[in-house]
Amino acid sequence: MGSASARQRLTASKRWVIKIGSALLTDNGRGVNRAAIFNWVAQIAALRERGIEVLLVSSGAVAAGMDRLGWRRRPDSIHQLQAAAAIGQSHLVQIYEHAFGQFDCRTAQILLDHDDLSNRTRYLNARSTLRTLLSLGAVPVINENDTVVTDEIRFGDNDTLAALVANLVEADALLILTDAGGLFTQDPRDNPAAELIREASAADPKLMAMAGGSRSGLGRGGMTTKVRAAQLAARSGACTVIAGGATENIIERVCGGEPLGTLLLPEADPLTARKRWLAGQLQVRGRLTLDAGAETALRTGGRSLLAVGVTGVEGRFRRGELVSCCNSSGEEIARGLVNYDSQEAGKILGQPSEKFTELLGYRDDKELIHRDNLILL
Ligand SMILES: Nc1ncnc2c1ncn2[C@@H]1O[C@H](COP(=O)(O)OP(=O)(O)O)[C@@H](O)[C@H]1O
Ligand SMILES: N[C@@H](CCC(=O)OP(=O)(O)O)C(=O)O
Repeated sequence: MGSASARQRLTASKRWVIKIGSALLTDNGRGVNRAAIFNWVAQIAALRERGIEVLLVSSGAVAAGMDRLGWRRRPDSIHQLQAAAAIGQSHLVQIYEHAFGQFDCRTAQILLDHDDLSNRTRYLNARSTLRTLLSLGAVPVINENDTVVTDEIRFGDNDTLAALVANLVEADALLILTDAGGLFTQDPRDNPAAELIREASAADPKLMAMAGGSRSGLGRGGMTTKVRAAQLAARSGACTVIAGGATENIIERVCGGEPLGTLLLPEADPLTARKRWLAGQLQVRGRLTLDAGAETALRTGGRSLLAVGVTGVEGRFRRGELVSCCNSSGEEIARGLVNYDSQEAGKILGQPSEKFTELLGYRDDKELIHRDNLILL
């Protein structure tokens, strides 16, 4: 894909994950940069006005906490780091809440840990909550749940977290804002003559050789984790742009297709990548047989799968697991993440959702598989 058309693809992106790094947020440790935050928020609010959905992954809890506590050096003790994160996170969220409030835009704090994204049920819940927030017009402000995570379950850096969020919500694009103008052939702090990479395939092995670590003492991963994040985001078909967060109007300009920063592209087209990703990362745990009406609703109507159109349930699966959907001739037509476990599905099959409470004692979702969680084959 040529550069102009690749940048064009960004202008068509309807769902963005935007990540802001610690060094940038705190002006390299000089305290939380409220003016800069206000500026990014203004741009994000303008995107929302145009119907573009944004999820913000904001680092800076530890750095903001250190600032509030008057600590000059990042502590080594995990408890001190967690205490700093707790103090800093509420400070940060209050700043975001206030800034978004100026634009009548709702925000929501989401703190995630590894289990939220690796445990199937929690994965589905996180996905549903984020999608619901987006449909309510809110901008989720996401960070790692630093105060409770232990080393074994850390994402460690928010570049990785942002990429996993992009996978989770199937974002079209990921924008990583940092204190460098993009990925250079070498760390520009070491070599001022290093050149900006304008566009590459995220999978290009040469990129990792160019990427170095962080030098700010505040940021965690440097460019290494950003390139890795682009590779993760590409699994579900998202493009990644790494760009300088201090550049004027950077968010609106990148989203508008201006050739700023480094664009890292997925190899497959987004739809193929998404299908492959969903199909590849999860095992199929069961099988639902659909009647003709449900088959048409899925194939041509882009609808959710309702229990009323299901005639058979096979296998043992839990809520959130992947099941295959077959027509009456046994041909697989779709796969999706199911909202009820196999026992429950057996009880509600063929029934309208109004009867779920009577049959199960409760009703969770009215769809057996929501259309957002269905992939047609
Ligand atoms: N090839 C490279 N191109 C640009 N920056 C690089 C490169 N290699 C390493 N870096 C460093 O990565 C830093 C950004 O990463 P990091 O400090 O983790 O920031 P953040 O807090 O935004 O995640 C830059 O300031 C730069 O020193
Ligand atoms: N969760 C941590 C994020 C640390 C981190 O990844 O920072 P960065 O490399 O600047 O994105 C915090 O809020 O301090």
